[in-house]
Amino acid sequence: MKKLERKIKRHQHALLRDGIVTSEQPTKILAICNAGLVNGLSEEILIISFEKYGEISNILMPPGKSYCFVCFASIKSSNQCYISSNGQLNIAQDKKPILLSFIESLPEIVYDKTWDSVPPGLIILNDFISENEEKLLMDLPKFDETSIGSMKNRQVKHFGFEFKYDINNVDKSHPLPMKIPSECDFIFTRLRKKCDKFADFVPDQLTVNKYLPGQGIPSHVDTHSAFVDPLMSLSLGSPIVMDFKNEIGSHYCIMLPQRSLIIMSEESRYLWTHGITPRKYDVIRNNDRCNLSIRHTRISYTFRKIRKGDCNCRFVSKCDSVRKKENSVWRMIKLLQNWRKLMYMKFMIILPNISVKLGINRGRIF
Ligand SMILES: O=C(O)CCC(=O)C(=O)O
Ligand SMILES: [Fe+2]
Repeated sequence: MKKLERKIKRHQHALLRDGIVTSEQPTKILAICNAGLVNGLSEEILIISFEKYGEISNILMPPGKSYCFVCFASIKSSNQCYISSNGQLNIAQDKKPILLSFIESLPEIVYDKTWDSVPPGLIILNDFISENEEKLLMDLPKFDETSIGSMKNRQVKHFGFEFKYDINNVDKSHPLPMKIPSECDFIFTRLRKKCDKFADFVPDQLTVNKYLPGQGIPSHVDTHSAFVDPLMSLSLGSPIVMDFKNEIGSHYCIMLPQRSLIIMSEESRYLWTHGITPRKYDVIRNNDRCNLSIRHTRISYTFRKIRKGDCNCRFVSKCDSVRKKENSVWRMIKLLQNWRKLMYMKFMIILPNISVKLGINRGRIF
C-alpha cells in the first residue's frame, strides 16, 4: 500500500471512531481528514480553494476537531476536487497537504451560529439610499489615506460629540464644533416616511467608521448611559457580516447589504453585543448554499442620540448606569465599615485612659 493511502486509512479509522463512515465510491461529500478548526483551517480557505470545482452547498467544521467536510452540489464536482487536491493541496497545518476521503452523509452537529434570525428589536431597511447618495456620503468624511488612524483596526471620525474609546463614553459637556453634516438630513426625512416608530429620532452624534478588508470592530454593547434607544448604522460600500451575540450563547450572523440601514432597538440595542470579525471574506449561508463574499472598503455612518441622565432600561446585566449605582452603594457600605473600624480603634485607645480615671483594673473596681 502506498504511503499516502496508508496515511488516509489511519485517518479514516479515526473518523470511524467518531461515527463517520467513509465511502470507497465518490459521493457529494468530502472529508478533509487531517485539517479542521483546531488546525487553523477556515471556511474562507476552503471556499477559495474548492469553489473552482463547482457549487459548494455546505461546509461543516465541527468545533474542536482536526477534520471537516465540504459538500458539493454534484458528485462530478466533488470527484474533480478529490482528484486534484488529495495529497496535493497544501492547506493543512504547517502547509502540509490535505488528505481527502468521500463520506456517506454529514454528521449531525449543532451549529453555534445562525444565519437566518435577527435579535428582537433589530430592523434592516434594504436599499435605504440610492447609489448617488451613497457616493456622496462615501466622499464626505475625507479620510486621510496615508495615515492608519488612531484605531488599530479601522479609521473613525466623530461629529456632534466625540466617542472616547478609552472610557467607552462621550464627554457630554464638550460638544464638538463639527455637527452632523447637513448632507445627512435626508436620511431622517426618509426614515420618518418609512418607519413611523422612529419618527421622533433626531440624532446629535455621528461616528463614521472606515473598514478596509481584514478590519473590524470588537463585539460590544454601545454604552447605555451614553446613548438612548435606537442606534442606526448606514452601510456604504462593501456588504459585511455583523455578529450579534447574547448572554445565553446565541450567535446570529447578519449580512448588512450595501446601502442598507440597520436599526438596533430594545433588546438588540441594550442586551446583544454587535461586532465585525476582522477578515477579508464573509461566509454567507442560506438554505442549501454556502457562499463567500469578498470584502472591500466599507464606510458606516452610525447615528446616535446622547442620553441626558442615567439609563433606566430593564436590561440590567449590560447597563452601566445600574453598575454605577451598585458601585456607589458598595462605596457607601465600605465607607461605613471603615468608619465603624475607626470608631472601634478610637474606643480601644481611649478605654485604658477611662479605666485609669475610674479606677477600673483587671475587671475590679476599687
Ligand atoms: O460599523 C458599523 O456599522 C457599526 C459601528 C459601531 O457599532 C460603533 O461605532 O459603535
Ligand atoms: Fe456599536
